[in-house]
Amino acid sequence: MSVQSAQKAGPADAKVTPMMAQYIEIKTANPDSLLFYRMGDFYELFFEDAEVAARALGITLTKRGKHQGEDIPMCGVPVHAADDYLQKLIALGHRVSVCEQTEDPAEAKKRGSKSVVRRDVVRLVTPGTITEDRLLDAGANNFLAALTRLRGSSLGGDAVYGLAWVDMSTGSFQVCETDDQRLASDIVQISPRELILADNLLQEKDFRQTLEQAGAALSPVPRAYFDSATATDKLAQYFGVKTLDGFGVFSRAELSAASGILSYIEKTQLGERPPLDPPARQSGNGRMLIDPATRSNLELSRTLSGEKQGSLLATIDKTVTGSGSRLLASRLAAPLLDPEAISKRQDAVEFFFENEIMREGLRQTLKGAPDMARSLSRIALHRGGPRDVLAIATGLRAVRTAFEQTSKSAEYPAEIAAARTALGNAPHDLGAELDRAIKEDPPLLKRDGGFIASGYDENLDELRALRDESRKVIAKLQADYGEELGLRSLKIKHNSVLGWFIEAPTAQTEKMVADPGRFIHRQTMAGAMRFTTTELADLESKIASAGERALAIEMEIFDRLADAIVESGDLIKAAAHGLGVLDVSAALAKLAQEDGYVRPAIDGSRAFHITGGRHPVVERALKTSGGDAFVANDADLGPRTETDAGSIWLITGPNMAGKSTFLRQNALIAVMAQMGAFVPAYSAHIGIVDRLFSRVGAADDLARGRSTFMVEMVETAAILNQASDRSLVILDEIGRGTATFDGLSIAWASIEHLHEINKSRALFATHYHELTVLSAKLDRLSNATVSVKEWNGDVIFLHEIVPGAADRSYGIQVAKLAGLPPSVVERSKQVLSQLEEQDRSSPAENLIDELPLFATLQPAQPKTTRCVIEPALEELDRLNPDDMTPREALEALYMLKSSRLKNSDPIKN
Ligand SMILES: Nc1ncnc2c1ncn2[C@@H]1O[C@H](COP(=O)(O)OP(=O)(O)OP(=O)(O)O)[C@@H](O)[C@H]1O
Repeated sequence: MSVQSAQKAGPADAKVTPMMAQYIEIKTANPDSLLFYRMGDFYELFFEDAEVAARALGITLTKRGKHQGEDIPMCGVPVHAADDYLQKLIALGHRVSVCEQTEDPAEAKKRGSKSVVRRDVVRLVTPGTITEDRLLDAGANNFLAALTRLRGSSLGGDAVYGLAWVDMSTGSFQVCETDDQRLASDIVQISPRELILADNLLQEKDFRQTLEQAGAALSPVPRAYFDSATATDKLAQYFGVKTLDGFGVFSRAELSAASGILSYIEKTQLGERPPLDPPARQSGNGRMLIDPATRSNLELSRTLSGEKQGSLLATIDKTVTGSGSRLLASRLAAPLLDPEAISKRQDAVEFFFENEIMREGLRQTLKGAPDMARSLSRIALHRGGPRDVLAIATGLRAVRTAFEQTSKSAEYPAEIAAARTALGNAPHDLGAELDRAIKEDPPLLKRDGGFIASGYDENLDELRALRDESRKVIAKLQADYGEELGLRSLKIKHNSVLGWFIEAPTAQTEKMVADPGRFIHRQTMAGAMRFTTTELADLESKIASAGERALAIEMEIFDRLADAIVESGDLIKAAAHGLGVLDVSAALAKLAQEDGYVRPAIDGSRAFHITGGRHPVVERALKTSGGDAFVANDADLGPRTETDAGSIWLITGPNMAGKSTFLRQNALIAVMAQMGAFVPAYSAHIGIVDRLFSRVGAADDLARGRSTFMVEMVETAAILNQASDRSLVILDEIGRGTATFDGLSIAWASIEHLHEINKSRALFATHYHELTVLSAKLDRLSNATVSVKEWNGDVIFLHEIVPGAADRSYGIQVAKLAGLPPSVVERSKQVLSQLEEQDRSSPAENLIDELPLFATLQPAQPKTTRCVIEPALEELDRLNPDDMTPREALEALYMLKSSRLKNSDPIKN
């Protein structure tokens, strides 16, 4: 049965039970999410929700009662394990409304035996708004992003986009304005878990596809969320300020996106306000542009198969805190373009590179520092528990220690100095108070009590003493009863149903049964009987009331401490960020020291001069597996004269020699350098790279109807259309996905375009040896090859990049190494020698002399032959509107449209 039919029945339906009526009412108000409906110790789901959740969670689908003559499907999850189930549902992109009982069942009963306990949705859990530790990845941000589109742009172009993104678990809040060209790259750089946008935008198919590529859960919301006219007021109100001037200047698109995100947070958090930082404007122009294909091809934060392990991020991440790890990931995702800003980060790394003892001491402290930002956010949202308070206490202790540990040097680089200031300004008095207040191993939930340390509150201590005293009296009572009745096996026990009771084996309860005035029978078990006495009942109520009063005091203290923490929230957040900065700088310094990395020189030139460069991931893998050492290689793509553009290296060489590795390592070195890290090289001088492009081994994108070759060409087109003289381009085996001559021609023309038009610094690896002749005509193109040795007919890879061109690919030798049957290897050799014989007279040899250079070419004007629109026009001519009914006119229009679509464009040749 569908929930819609249940909704249609409505609460007024006579056959609907009062509880079902309540359920339907709440479900109708929350149609876009699975409703977790609290019933005792379970969250129950009904109707379609139950079917969806049972399938997703692999739990049993049962039924409960009937609705309009049909069974109501139901499934449930126990409250204590709800987080695990939530995690699964959220990971699958579902949203969940959590509906709680908002009154005691006893209260409901007072209104009549049939009245239903009041319930209300207290929270909407969505992928982008979770704050629970168990649902979050410690080392990764959990971004909720909002996207808005405005027509007419300050950047030029047709439309302008506003992006806002928030990590509710840490409070970070950023906005930027972007355009059609950058949009996909910007979203992938943010890598949001959930992306909200106006529902009308999501209906545009192409747009939707672009967004789906980014891998975020898409949540459509009403357009009104993004109203830019009221956005300023909305933001000002959220942050309790009169004007936003103090936060900076924002564009209309940015304000609209920021307002959308706040509306969504208010809706999902039902009025609770997470402590967000004021929005910080991220300038798209300040970050290296890495398009989505390049980002995934270079395996920056995930490998092509989606794993973290084996990515650049996993290889270079030596941070020891969650906030450090998140900061490192965000720096890697957005390398900078300003040499000065990069240099500041490098200074901090260099400081810890040189001060090893301080660094290691600090790292030891940081290891014990909990994730204060996330605990703070939970506390502010009233979702925090005693362990979050302990996390703040322990965190502030770490802040104090870190501050003292870094006080041994007189001069600090700016980044470390700023971090130290934040550590120094942390609310240390509050820290000391929390230290005194909270126990070392508190329970998860505050309602369990027992988390306030003894000695902190006199009243609490007294009540606890009373409770403990009573417990001692119970122990004495047990001994007395035992002695009196001669029963050593008599025990006084407690459970939640009976409270305290006396238990003895049935066979020995004769005396108690005989004195029912004193020993009141409560329960008969298999082999045992349970009793109580007035004495015991009195004691029990004393214990209970002391316990209850103690718990009430603990709750009060908790609320007071929580308020104090939230009040100092900004200082705590700043200190947590300070720890993160120290962690990242220390971690990158440690990495540099252990793996022999160097500080690159970065400036505004077009240099790209690397000596002894290595691939950080391959080098680490070789080291770990105990294989051969990685062979370091140089690259120099800088201009030959100061005014010149950068150079292109055309790399030919055998299969398996290390061409792809060399290409990628140089791209990775550029990324690492501009994120402010040291790089795997003996020395590096890099002129800022504005955009990084790569075309390396693509896979089919069948979901979007693109073959391997099509993907390759789409990526190549993007590069040739967008790369500038400040970009770095790496192209690996362009054209290999089609027939040899087509591929060779495309590769040939692409190199010429890169050299003459884009003027980018570029590395181009190819098996088309014919291309090496281009160096004679293109003055900034040099040939390089990877050296190998031949020994007894086999090939030995030296992995050394040297000037010059390869004469052959040694493909057959590599195939032999791969275990191709000997007969196939032999036959291949015969075929090869035949082909080589014919190739000597190949026309490709002479191409260089016969073809004019690219720049001198005018693009051929497409000639239009008979336009296929013509039949449609003829058809149109035959129609006489005056003779047609409106219906016939509409049909004719459909017919014309379909013939237009079938032959969509004029044929060009
Ligand atoms: N500089 C190096 N030092 C040590 N080993 C290397 C080096 N470069 C590459 N290798 C090893 O050689 C293997 C092959 O390298 P790579 O894939 O870069 O070759 P390729 O020339 O691009 O091959 P193909 O043309 O077949 O695609 C790598 O997996 C790596 O283990």
